Parts: sequence; structure tokens; C-alpha cells
Amino acid sequence: MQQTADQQVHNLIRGAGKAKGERGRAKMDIVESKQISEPIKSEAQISHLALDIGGSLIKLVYFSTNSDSSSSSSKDSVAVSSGNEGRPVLEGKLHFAKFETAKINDCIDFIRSKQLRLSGFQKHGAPAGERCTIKATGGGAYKYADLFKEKLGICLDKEDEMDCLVAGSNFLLKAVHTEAFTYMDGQKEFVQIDHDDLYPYMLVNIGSGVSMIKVDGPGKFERVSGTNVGGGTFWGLGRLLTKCKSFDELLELSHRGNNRVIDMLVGDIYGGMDYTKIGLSSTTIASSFGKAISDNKELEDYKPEDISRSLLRMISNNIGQISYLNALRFGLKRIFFAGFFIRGHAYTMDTIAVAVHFWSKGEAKAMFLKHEGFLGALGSFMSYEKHGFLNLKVHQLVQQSPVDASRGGDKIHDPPNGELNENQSIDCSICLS
Ligand SMILES: Nc1ncnc2c1ncn2[C@@H]1O[C@H](COP(=O)(O)OP(=O)(O)OP(=O)(O)O)[C@@H](O)[C@H]1O
Ligand SMILES: CC(C)(CO)[C@@H](O)C(=O)NCCC(=O)O
Repeated sequence: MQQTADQQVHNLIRGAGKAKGERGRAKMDIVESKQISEPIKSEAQISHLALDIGGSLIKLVYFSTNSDSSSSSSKDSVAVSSGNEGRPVLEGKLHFAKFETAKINDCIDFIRSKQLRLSGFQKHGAPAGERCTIKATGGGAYKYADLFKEKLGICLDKEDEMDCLVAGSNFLLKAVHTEAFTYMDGQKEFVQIDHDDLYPYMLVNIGSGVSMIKVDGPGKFERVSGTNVGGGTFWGLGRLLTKCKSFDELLELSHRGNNRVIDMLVGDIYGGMDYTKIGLSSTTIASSFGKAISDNKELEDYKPEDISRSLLRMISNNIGQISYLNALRFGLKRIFFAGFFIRGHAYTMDTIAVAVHFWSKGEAKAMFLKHEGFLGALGSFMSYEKHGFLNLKVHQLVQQSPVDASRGGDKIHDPPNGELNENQSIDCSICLS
């Protein structure tokens, strides 16, 4: 039976369509990310929640309509673009949120309070208790499957973590024209991505641990390396050494620290001189934390600020170096760094970029992503499309004109104090077909 546009919209939003083929298919038009921390209006309707449950953090992505967009009769909200054949378009946003995995109950309460559990899809023919299904990736999709079932009555439909990271990265690089940027000497510069010249590239996802993935095309990739010295190491060691109560506090401390108090520099070994013959200046770190062996000091004698800075430098530098060496193995010149370890933090990005620049002698480039920690969750969201529940099609292409990097909303941000649910929403529209 032919559905009215309103019925189709309702079904999409409530996840109440019947079987895969009968469901209204949708196409998404990313227009650009501008809003940060925009509250969802109460009348807005939410659909298609997807999760990435990692070792440290749970990431959520979901779509909400603008309050007036669910009516096909609203001229303002129903955009009919070429190829849509007059079908209704839902104007809305992709929202992003995150929670500490250790506080998974806060995430469950959030999903419950926003009625997000109704926003996945329903498995036709499944027993009543297993019908409500949400896409999820990350190790926690396995570990916490029973908890989600028990507390929310939802099944987690598991998607592979690496598939999702790559899908999320490809999507962002193509859809959001201010997504990728370089950061060097305090200068942020957006990188225009040529869609015809995106592949191959190296994706380095710095979460609790680090994955290094050579990406050759949509769905074509290989995880070529990884390291267990990642974001979890920084936060874990940092917490023990400084007694910080939150990740952001530890990061904040590093702003004020001086790593030379603890790190052993080339100059400390060479009596203040450079070791020019092998290209090392006196200020190069010869050994992270190396001064602590000879200072005859205890932990309490060091400032937490200095410890945090040395630790951040050690880990960022190491990741930058390993990433470059792997890029070199495959002749890759572009390395995109993502994951929540980065946190848009200037010193972290600077250290990684300097390491890549130094080891590659300026040949390779470190780039960073605005939606750094949400790649997996976005990939999980996009898998609704893969399974025929949502047909996402991006038709905002890269702007040809250079983007003004000095725009207010794009400045490198200091981490918001302990705020875990900040949104970096993306304006978009979903159109039914
Ligand atoms: N508020 C926070 N709480 C805890 N860690 C944070 C926070 N903000 C940033 N981080 C950093 O981000 C890292 C987690 O990043 P991310 O969410 O990308 O990975 P993950 O999915 O949890 O890990 P994995 O993929 O290895 O399972 C933490 O280990 C920590 O270094
Ligand atoms: C185990 C995963 C993939 C979980 O996200 C991640 O934490 C990771 O890539 N760790 C590094 C493991 C290694 O390659 O040594």
C-alpha cells in the first residue's frame, strides 16, 4: 500500500517500518558543521542512534529533525533537490555525545531519557523482546550487549570496529569541507580534500590503544600496525603519577608544565652542545623521564604539571614516529590522526606533527580531524545505510575556494572542563525515497 509522505517520515523516525525493503529509504545531505553544544529542541524527533563502545569512552551519534521538518507540507523544511523526485526531506542534525565507559549507566540513562532506544530499527519476525535493535561497534558492543538488553531492552547489532573507523573517516573527509586540518607552530590550516585524490592514506586512531590503518578506498583497507602505548597509557599513567581526577584536568596541567625538568635532553648529555653530526639539537629529548634517574628526587618533588607535559610529549612523539614509519613502509604521504586522545589539544597535535615532520624530513604530513573521536560511531551510524535502513548520500562536495582558518568557530579549543556531552553537530537533511 502506498504510504503518505507523513507516514513514511513517521516510520523512519520511530523505526517502525516493517521489513527492510518496505522501509522508506533516505538520503542525507551534509551541509556543514557549525553548531557546538546546541541543545535539541523538545519537539525535535530523533532517529537512528548508533554507538561506539570503546575501552575508555562510549560515543553516540543520532539524527534529530528540526522541529518543523516532519511535515511534508512545510515549504521551508521540504527541500526538493535534483534526483529527489519531490520526495520529502527531513531537515535536521547529526548529534554527537560521549560518556566514560566506566560510567556506562550514565549513557544508559541518557538513552532512556531521550527515548533514543526507540530510534534504531526493528527486526521483522524477531521475538517481541528482540525487535528493537541499535547499531553498535567497538569492543563494548560485545562486552555490554547483555547490559543493554537487560536495562533498555535493546539488541546491539554489531559492526566491525575497523570497518566503522574507515567508513566514518572517508565520510567526514568527503562530506565536511572543514574537517581536516594541519597544525604546526600554533597555526591551524584547513586542508581541501580532492575527492579524486583521497586514497591511499594512513589513518591513525588514537583511542585507549592505537590502530594504524592503510586506507585504499571505500571499504578497502588494512590495519597495518598498532601500539599499546596510546590514550589509555597517557590517562592511566598520568592519573597514577599526578592524582588528577579527570582526563581534561591532566591535559590542562600539561599547558603549564615544563618537560625539561624531567626529560633528559641531548644537551644534558653533551654538556649543552648539539650533536650536529647526527642531526640532534641540544634541546631534543634524548630520554623521556630520563632526569628522574639521577635527580635523587621522589615523585612528590616533581610538579604534576611537569609530569603531565613530559608524559604527553613522550606518548605523542612515539605515536607520531611509529605512524610515520608505517606510512613509510607503504609510501604514504598523508597521515590523518583521529581518536579522543587528541582532544583538539594544541600541544598534542604540535608534538605529533613535529614528529612526523622531523622523521620524514618534511616529506609526510600529519593532519587532524574535527570530529576526531566520532569516526567509529559515524561508521556505525552509516551502517544503517549498508543494511538498507537508510540511504545516505552526500552531495555537498568540497568547496573549491580556500577556507578562512581564522573563523571564530574553528579555533583550537581548550578542553571544556569535564564536559562529556558536548555536541559537534552536523546540519544535514535526510530525504525519503
Ligand atoms: N573525558 C575523557 N575521559 C577519559 N578519556 C578521555 C577523555 N577525553 C579524552 N580521553 C582520551 O581519549 C582516549 C579514548 O579515546 P577513544 O574514545 O577514541 O578510544 P576508545 O574507543 O575508548 O578506545 P579503544 O578504541 O582502544 O577501545 C582515552 O584513553 C583518553 O586518552
Ligand atoms: C584493541 C583495539 C583495536 C580496541 O579498540 C585498540 O585498543 C588497539 O588498537 N590497541 C592496540 C593494540 C596493538 O596493536 O598493539
